[in-house]
Amino acid sequence: MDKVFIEALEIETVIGIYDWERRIRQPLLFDLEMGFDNRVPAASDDIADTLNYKAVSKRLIEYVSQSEFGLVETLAERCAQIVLDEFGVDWLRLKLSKPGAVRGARAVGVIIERGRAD
Ligand SMILES: Nc1nc2c(c(=O)[nH]1)N=C([C@H](O)[C@@H](O)CO)CN2
Repeated sequence: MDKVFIEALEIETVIGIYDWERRIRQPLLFDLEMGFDNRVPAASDDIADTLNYKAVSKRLIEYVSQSEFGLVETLAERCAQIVLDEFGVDWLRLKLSKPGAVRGARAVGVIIERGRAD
């Protein structure tokens, strides 16, 4: 399966379950792998035939920066649904990292895989 990917997209938002976390914005990192048949845009050389990673990134920045969820699980699920519903993607893998949330760990977070049928 071909894929289009976005690596380490950094977005600041309100995220976390503790009182102090509700008062600040924290950086999150998004890694996405999205299933897509890249033979079509490869044949046409037309951006309109692609899964446009810039458009996906802009949409996630818009959504995540305005969100205020407690759990990274909730935010990851909503982002996955946006990409599946709005960009004609049939399958994706999304890693959401919260850097510095746990002392001693570079990052913590979740990895989810979703398809249209899920
Ligand atoms: N599985 C999860 N565990 C934890 C989360 C979370 O969103 N999912 N969140 C926190 C706190 O907000 C933490 O990030 C603050 O350091 C703890 N565990």
